[in-house]
Amino acid sequence: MKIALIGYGKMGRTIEKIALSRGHQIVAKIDPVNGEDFTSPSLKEADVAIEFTRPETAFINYLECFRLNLPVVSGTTGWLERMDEIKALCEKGHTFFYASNFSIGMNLFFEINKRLAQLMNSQPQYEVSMTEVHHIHKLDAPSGTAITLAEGILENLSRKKYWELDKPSTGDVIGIKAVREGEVPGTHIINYISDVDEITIEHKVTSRDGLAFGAVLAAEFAISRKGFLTMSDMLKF
Ligand SMILES: NC(=O)c1ccc[n+]([C@@H]2O[C@H](COP(=O)([O-])OP(=O)(O)OC[C@H]3O[C@@H](n4cnc5c(N)ncnc54)[C@H](O)[C@@H]3O)[C@@H](O)[C@H]2O)c1
Ligand SMILES: O=C(O)C1=N[C@H](C(=O)O)CCC1
Repeated sequence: MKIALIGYGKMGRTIEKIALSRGHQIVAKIDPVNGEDFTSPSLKEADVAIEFTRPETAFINYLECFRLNLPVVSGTTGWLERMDEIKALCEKGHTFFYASNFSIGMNLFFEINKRLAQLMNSQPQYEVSMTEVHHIHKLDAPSGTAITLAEGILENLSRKKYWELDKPSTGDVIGIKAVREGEVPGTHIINYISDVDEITIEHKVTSRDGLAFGAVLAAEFAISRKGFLTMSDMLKF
């Protein structure tokens, strides 16, 4: 598979390493820091684009890839208010694979989170809250993953209706605390607290290799498919 990397930062570089180890080729590295942009002729060779950039540039990058008829795999967070426009373009024949978190472990954790929320419907004595911890360079808060986790709770725990950033959990609100410290690659903690005990589930990224591996698998999956794709389509759980 010939891959165009859109964004050659922490994730782009890790994806390059994993893709090469799986026998793929990197034919373009589109990043202002790398001096290569969408006019690059090498983009014509690509089978797929993998996009990890910044919230404010992601949507424009997707349109550039679609203009070149490239399927896109993206994990960029913080732009999701435009997701309906992307889904509409997918209905017209484009391919877009999105995940707020490409780690296989986190996608297992998404399922555990939903099941735990379901069980808590009959246990009103527990209050739920979430904490996410990331490196100090992260531009968006809460993380895309924390939003997916909160949505998983809201869909399954009837007493909760909204999430709010940096507010305590109370009534129908799930409070999400976003912590930025050091070079933490990504930790998500969900707490259910009663007067007598506490249940905590936690997922901690210890290497970006896991995130990059999921993105490369997604590209392998996407090149032979059309439309809007997610990790649930690929992992089938
Ligand atoms: N879904 C996931 O599994 C997952 C995992 C890690 C990071 N992320 C998200 O991916 C994004 C990137 O993360 P990162 O850690 O690689 O960030 P990073 O800051 O290390 O890299 C981003 C790169 O994008 C480049 N860039 C900026 N504008 C650009 C443009 N217009 N075109 C092309 N490149 C451009 C920057 O120069 C930089 O090299 C963030 O939104 C982050 O939240 C998602
Ligand atoms: O490092 C980041 O930035 C990450 N972003 C994603 C998010 O916002 O959930 C995934 C984890 C790492």
